[in-house]
Amino acid sequence: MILVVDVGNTRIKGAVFEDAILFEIFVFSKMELQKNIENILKKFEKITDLVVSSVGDVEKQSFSAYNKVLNVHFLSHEDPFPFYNCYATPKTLGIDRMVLAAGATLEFPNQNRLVIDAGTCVTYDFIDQENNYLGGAIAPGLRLRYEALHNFTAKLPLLSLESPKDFIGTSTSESIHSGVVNGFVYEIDGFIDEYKARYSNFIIILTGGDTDFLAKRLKNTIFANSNFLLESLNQTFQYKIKND
Ligand SMILES: Nc1ncnc2c1ncn2[C@@H]1O[C@H](COP(=O)(O)OP(=O)(O)OP(=O)(O)O)[C@@H](O)[C@H]1O
Ligand SMILES: CC(C)(CO)[C@@H](O)C(=O)NCCC(=O)O
Ligand SMILES: [K+]
Repeated sequence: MILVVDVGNTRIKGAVFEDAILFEIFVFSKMELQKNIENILKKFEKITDLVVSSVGDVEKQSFSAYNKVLNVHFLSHEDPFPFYNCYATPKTLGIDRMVLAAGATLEFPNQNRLVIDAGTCVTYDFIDQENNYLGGAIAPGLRLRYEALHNFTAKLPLLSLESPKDFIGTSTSESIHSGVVNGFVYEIDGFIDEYKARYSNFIIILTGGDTDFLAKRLKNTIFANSNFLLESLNQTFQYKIKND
């Protein structure tokens, strides 16, 4: 049994797996990291391995205490991945993007794949059918857009995510919701259309904290799976065991 931990920029997610079976998911803040891991280990005594991917400011040392009781795997660029990394700066590629690309490669063999992770940032990652990781894009996520409008202006309130009534916003709130939500949806559909113009066939995986909100608003057909990063962590680990 393994515990995978995804340290994002906003929150931390953990999941317990035995082979391909997901037992439970945990979501917590950086402050509660220690306490949560201890509780999970108590609840699932069969856990032997801890697999971590961190793009947040939680470093490898934060997990070294568990070395005594578990095998700790803090994933990095040095680990084996099932694709050829064609990124011009492979060492600066986010480990979360690498794990997503690994999951897409292993779960959807022999096809072009586009992974869209709508989290703190929205990232696009494209892996072609020959398993070349080509790159993609990084843009502000939904919540970040609301926050940026508020933080960098004098007059705009901080709103929480809401569906715009129409693309023509008839008040300050409606204008912000239209700009943020419609803008985000147009942008994602626009990116997908660009990929379609270059590649006739590919599958699209949508994941991240805004998956459910976005899935029903996109015009393109996608696999929506908010747990894709956690599942990909499990797959990346299985691949590492076989290929290290
Ligand atoms: N409870 C929540 N806390 C924070 N964000 C949430 C929550 N529920 C949904 N969201 C949405 O999820 C997005 C953040 O995504 P997510 O939680 O995947 O980020 P993260 O954990 O920081 O991961 P990453 O850094 O990998 O993107 C925000 O844009 C927000 O709208
Ligand atoms: C883009 C984020 C913040 C998304 O979580 C992360 O993947 C990251 O810090 N990436 C480093 C830059 C890059 O991927 O090229
Ligand atoms: K993300």
